[in-house]
Amino acid sequence: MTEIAIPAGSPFGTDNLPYGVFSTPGTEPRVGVRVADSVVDLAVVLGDAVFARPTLNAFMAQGYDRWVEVRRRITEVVTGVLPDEAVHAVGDVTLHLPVDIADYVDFYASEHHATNLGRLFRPDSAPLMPNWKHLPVGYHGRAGSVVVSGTDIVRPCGQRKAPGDPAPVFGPSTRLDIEAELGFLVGTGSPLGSSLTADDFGRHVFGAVVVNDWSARDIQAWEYVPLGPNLGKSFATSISPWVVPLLALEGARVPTPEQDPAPLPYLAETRPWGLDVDLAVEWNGEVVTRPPYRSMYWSPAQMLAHLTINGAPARTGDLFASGTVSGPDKDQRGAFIELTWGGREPVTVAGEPRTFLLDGDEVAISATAPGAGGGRIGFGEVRGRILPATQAHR
Ligand SMILES: O=C(O)/C=C/C(=O)CC(=O)CC(=O)O
Ligand SMILES: [Ca+2]
Ligand SMILES: [Mg+2]
Repeated sequence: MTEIAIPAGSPFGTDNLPYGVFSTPGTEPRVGVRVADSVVDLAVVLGDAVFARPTLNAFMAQGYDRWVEVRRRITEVVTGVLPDEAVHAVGDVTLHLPVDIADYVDFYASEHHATNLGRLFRPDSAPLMPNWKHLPVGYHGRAGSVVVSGTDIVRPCGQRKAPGDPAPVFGPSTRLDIEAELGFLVGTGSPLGSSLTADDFGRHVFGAVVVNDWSARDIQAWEYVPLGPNLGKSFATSISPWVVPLLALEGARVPTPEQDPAPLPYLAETRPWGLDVDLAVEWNGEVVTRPPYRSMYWSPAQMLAHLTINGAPARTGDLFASGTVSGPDKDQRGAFIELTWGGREPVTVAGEPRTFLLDGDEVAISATAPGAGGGRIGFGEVRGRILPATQAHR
C-alpha cells in the first residue's frame, strides 16, 4: 500500500488534480490524475470502467454534476492509502493525447497580440479591424493535427511569396513560429440549432490546457487573404497532457479588461471568466517571454457563446483556443514574430541572436495559476522540437 506525500507548495496538490491519459510499458492507455509527482490510475481506485478508456471523452460527456462528484471522491481517495498498482511515478509513464479532439477553433482574443500582428502583417491599415472589439475573431483549425506535448514537429513546406518576389516559391518555411495560448475543452455540448450562453461556460467546459499553435508566418502571409489562416497553421498544434479541471480554476477567476464598446447582449457575462494564469515560454531552455493571460480582452465564456450563437453544435471534445497570449510589455509577447518584431529585432538565446525557429530548436510553454488553497496550481508544460522538413523534394 502507498501514501502519496504532497510537498508543501506542490503545483499538483489536491486543489489541482488534473486529468490525463497514461500508459506504462506493456499496458493500454487509461485515465489518471496527477498528484504531486505521481499518477493515480482512476480505473483502479474508483473501480469505474469510464476511466479504463484511452481518452477522457466518455467521462467528459457525463456532465458537470458527475465531474463535481468524481473530484470529491478523488480528493478523499488520494489523501488516503492506495494500492501499489494504482500509483506510478510520473517519470515512469507515457502521456498520451488526453482527448479525442472533435473540432478545433482558434480565437484571436489578445488586444496586444492583435495590434502587434496588425502592424506587422498590414502596416498600411489600422492595426485592429473594425470588427475586433465587437466579436471574438476566430478561425477553424484542424483537429487531426492536434498532438500531445513531446511530439516532434516536422518543419512544414509550402508556398510563400514575399512582397517583392515576382512569383511564389515552394519550400520549407523559413519563418516558423510559436503561439503561446490556453485551450478549453468542451465536456457537454449543445445540439445543432441551439446555442450556449457565456454563463453556461462553467457547466459545459470541462477543463483547460496549454497550447502551442505552431505557425509558419511566410506560408500564412501569402495564403491568408481573404479567408484566413490555413496550411500556415494546420500542420501541428501541440497541447499539454494534463487537463486542468475548470473546477480547479475558481481561484484564478478575475474580471476581463474593460470592454468598450459594450458587446452585444449575447456576449454578456454575469461574472466574467478572465483568468489569472501566468505563462512562460522557454526557447532551448531559456525563458524568453512571460505572457499574462489576465490581459486577454475576450473571455473563454464569450468565445463559447460566440461559437454557438449561429446554432452550430458544440460537442464533447471540442477544443477552442484563446489565440496568442500577449501582454502590453515586450517580454510578455506570446509569439516570436512579435518578440523579434518580424525578425528585425533578434533576441539572444544561449548567447546567439535568434528570430524564427531553427531545426533542432525546442520550445516548452508552461503555466501556473492561483489555486483555491492559497498556493499556485500548475498546468505542466507543452513541449515540442523542430525536425527538418521532409516534403522539400516535391
Ligand atoms: O492578423 C493576422 O493576420 C494573423 C493573426 C494570427 O496569426 C493569429 C492567430 O492565429 C490567432 C492567435 O493565435 O491569436
Ligand atoms: Ca493561434
Ligand atoms: Mg495550428
